[in-house]
Amino acid sequence: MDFKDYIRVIPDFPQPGISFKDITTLLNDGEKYRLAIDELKRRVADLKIDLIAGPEARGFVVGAPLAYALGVGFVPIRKSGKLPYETIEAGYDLEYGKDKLAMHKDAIKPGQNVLIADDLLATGGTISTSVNLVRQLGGNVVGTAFLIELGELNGRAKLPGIEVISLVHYDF
Ligand SMILES: O=P(O)(O)OC[C@H]1O[C@H](OP(=O)(O)OP(=O)(O)O)[C@H](O)[C@@H]1O
Ligand SMILES: Nc1ncnc2[nH]cnc12
Repeated sequence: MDFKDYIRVIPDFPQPGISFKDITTLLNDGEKYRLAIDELKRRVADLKIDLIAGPEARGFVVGAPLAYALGVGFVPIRKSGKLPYETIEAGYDLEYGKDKLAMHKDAIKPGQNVLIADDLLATGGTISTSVNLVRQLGGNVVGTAFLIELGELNGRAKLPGIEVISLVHYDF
């Protein structure tokens, strides 16, 4: 089963030169969406996961069902200004733009093993910022999991010593 067949590629979105990988076509197919989450579940089976954290918004559609499938909790990593309780925050650069991510201060108990999940690894800005936030809260990052990895942008280089699991690879 090649999940690539269910991902739509849109050239020049959201700006010229970006080849956008659109997962809505995969999410739209209940069987394939489930197979993708099941495959990630199989690939993370050896990691001792207490919690999954996922960055807004597309990290939720991967991280939350994976957490449900594994029977562990889910922690939302949100864009600045969205979480109601006390937060820690960090800024980062994206393939197209800049943003700021936040987590609730009490979202993770020190020493908990956390898998960070997202739809896509591009420059690694989002995920390395997520790693930093989780670590600031005392979490132990046991790995990262993605549907898609854009190899040329080398996001892995921003995740030294961290396991990176991805289902589908594109050069860029
Ligand atoms: O590896 P990076 O260069 O950081 O890029 C990957 C991130 O970019 C996208 O999110 P985006 O910020 O566009 O937000 P969205 O999920 O709300 O669409 C994607 O869902 C990843 O989180
Ligand atoms: N090329 C891309 N396609 C989809 N989401 C992205 N997030 C960052 N780069 C992306």
